[in-house]
Amino acid sequence: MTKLCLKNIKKTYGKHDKRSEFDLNIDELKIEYRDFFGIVGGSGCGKTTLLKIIAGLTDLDYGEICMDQKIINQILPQRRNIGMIFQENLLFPHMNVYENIGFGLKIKKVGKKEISKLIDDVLQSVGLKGFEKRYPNELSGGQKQRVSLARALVLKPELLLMDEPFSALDPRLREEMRSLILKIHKEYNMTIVFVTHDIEEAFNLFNNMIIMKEGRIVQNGSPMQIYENPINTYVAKFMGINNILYGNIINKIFISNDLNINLDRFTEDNLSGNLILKPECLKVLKFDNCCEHINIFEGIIKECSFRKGFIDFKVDINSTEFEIIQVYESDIEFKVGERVLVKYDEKGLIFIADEGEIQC
Ligand SMILES: Nc1ncnc2c1ncn2[C@@H]1O[C@H](COP(=O)(O)OP(=O)(O)OP(=O)(O)O)[C@@H](O)[C@H]1O
Repeated sequence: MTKLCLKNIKKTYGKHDKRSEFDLNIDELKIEYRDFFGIVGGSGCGKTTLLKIIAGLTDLDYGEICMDQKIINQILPQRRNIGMIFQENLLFPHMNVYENIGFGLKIKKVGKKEISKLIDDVLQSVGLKGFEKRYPNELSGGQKQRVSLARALVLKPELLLMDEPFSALDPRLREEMRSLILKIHKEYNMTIVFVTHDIEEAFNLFNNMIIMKEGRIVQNGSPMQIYENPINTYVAKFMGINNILYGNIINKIFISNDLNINLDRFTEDNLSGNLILKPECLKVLKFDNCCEHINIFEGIIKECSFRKGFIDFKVDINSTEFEIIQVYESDIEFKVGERVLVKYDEKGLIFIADEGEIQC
């Protein structure tokens, strides 16, 4: 069931100043009930503007926003029952944790007893029991974001919007907060729309997401679907795939600089475009350890680092640097500067012909 639907959305900033003009244009965006939905894209592509439009904090030039099949354009932000959490915590500095969380309930004239019960429950959910009397300046960055989360959750919003809420936290705390928000998503059965430019966060959290560029949606799908089939090189790079070669396919061989890559499986021929090689579809082998010389290059290891059971390589092949990820094997040791073979799996190659490249 669709929770939120945006149709023909248009918003322009700086109409009278061509130098700073920005257009947000979205034909259609559907977010399903209980989705953990991501809005992903580079700086200035319109992620926050889109969130503010959903929340009613920014006026639209044109378009329709529907929540539960009802048009909500004319409904005031405070009546939309949407919670919002920003990068900065925006807590009231003169109120303690209990007062900060209870503020919205007090405005809604909820009784004292009920407030106390609701705050008790939400403090339990966000892991802040015992912190009721602390003031924001007595809390760590992660704890402040937990209070922000509690303050939004206590009002039982139908939709929770989060704008890069963990980007100011250090990596360990960020990981902790990601686990917490996944737990909350399940516990509260809610729809969450979350903005980030961190692709690790996207893989960790989202069921579905959009990738935006210059005010447009470039691709829509689950993180896995988008990683497997990036629509263009912008999306591929955003998904962390940096092995991209430009060249021509002639007689089922892709030729780029001095590299020839077999594309036997491909139906395309006599075309120019970009070949995307996913890092896990390349494998580094010992130079003397390969009998089958099919789909193989020679290269030199420039970097290799161990990461939780995997090795990340950077290998120079004919002056082009390739990123390779492979499972760590304890009986094989690789060194920087070592001459190696790199075997590619044709299944992991994606060719995007020039005319197929969707420019945006
Ligand atoms: N109130 C405003 N008036 C004029 N221009 C604005 C306004 N708010 C945002 N912009 C411009 O609109 C564009 C999109 O801004 P937005 O904040 O939505 O991007 P973003 O993707 O969230 O960026 P970031 O990741 O850096 O936060 C930017 O070029 C920004 O300068």
